[in-house]
Amino acid sequence: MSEHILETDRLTRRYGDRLAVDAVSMAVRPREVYGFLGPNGAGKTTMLRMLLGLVRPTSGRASVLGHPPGSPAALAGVGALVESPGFFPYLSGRDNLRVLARHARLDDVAVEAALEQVDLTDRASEPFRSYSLGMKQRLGVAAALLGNPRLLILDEPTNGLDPAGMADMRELIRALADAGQTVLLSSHLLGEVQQVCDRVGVISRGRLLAERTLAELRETAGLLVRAEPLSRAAEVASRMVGGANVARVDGALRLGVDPAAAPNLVRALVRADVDVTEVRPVERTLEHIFFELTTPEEVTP
Ligand SMILES: Nc1ncnc2c1ncn2[C@@H]1O[C@H](COP(=O)(O)OP(=O)(O)OP(=O)(O)O)[C@@H](O)[C@H]1O
Repeated sequence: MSEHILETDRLTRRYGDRLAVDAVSMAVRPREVYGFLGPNGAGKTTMLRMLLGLVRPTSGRASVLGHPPGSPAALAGVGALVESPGFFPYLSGRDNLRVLARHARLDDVAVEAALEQVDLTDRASEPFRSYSLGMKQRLGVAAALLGNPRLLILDEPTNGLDPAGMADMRELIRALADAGQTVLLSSHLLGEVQQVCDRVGVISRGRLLAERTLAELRETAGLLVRAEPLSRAAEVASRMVGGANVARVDGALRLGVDPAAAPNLVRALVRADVDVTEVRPVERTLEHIFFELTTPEEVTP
């Protein structure tokens, strides 16, 4: 078998006329955090559900830990948080995990280990209904971690969380990865996957448009320039980086260049008598990245 934890080959799921997942071939390597990045409806959940054996592919193949998705051998090594798990509101976090552990023939040691991993030990005896959304979500991750799975699959793990809850979840995922856990997650937030993932698969309308490393995604940053007069600034910038890389957005210029170009650009603008009031690196939006991926000939407008 290959060194991949998970592999798909032209995996496809059709619902009537709609291709929810369209011939996706991808692979997850051991110990990496791989993120499916795409807007709502892109096919991320369907993809994850196929990998768990919850949805049958229309065509194509997948292998999870070297086994068919959903097979006992595959499921034995996978922990997942794909739908919000049905925790009992009046039971404590610990007792909820104990119920799940009993079904999986695991002991209380596994429960305590999972609570510890998600940093809920201190609050584990409180009832589930008193938990914040972030704690509920962390308990969901603890449930997925029961039994020490080789692969963790998380569908939009930060969905619905406030910024602090999101930051906690990101930290948790990074900590798990640093401890050797392989993670496959989905998200519709570019900033989110940029902060936790080693590799990102960009998915849109069921198609995997690109796989990028974090470093490659970072290179898709650009520069925002506020200056007066803006039209002269645009002329100077166009001469330097090419007109196709210069766009006017909300009274500023957005340049599709490496932010390292900033000092040269500012010098040129000042020489041309332009007052520069702000220059900062900007992250391209998810929309920009999709635009570039779907129309590779064109440079950012
Ligand atoms: N059971 C189903 N029956 C019919 N269509 C479905 C079903 N499940 C998903 N779809 C369709 O497949 C497409 C992909 O949906 P999916 O839920 O996988 O996307 P997603 O990227 O996870 O989006 P979201 O973040 O909104 O969940 C959508 O157009 C959706 O309407």
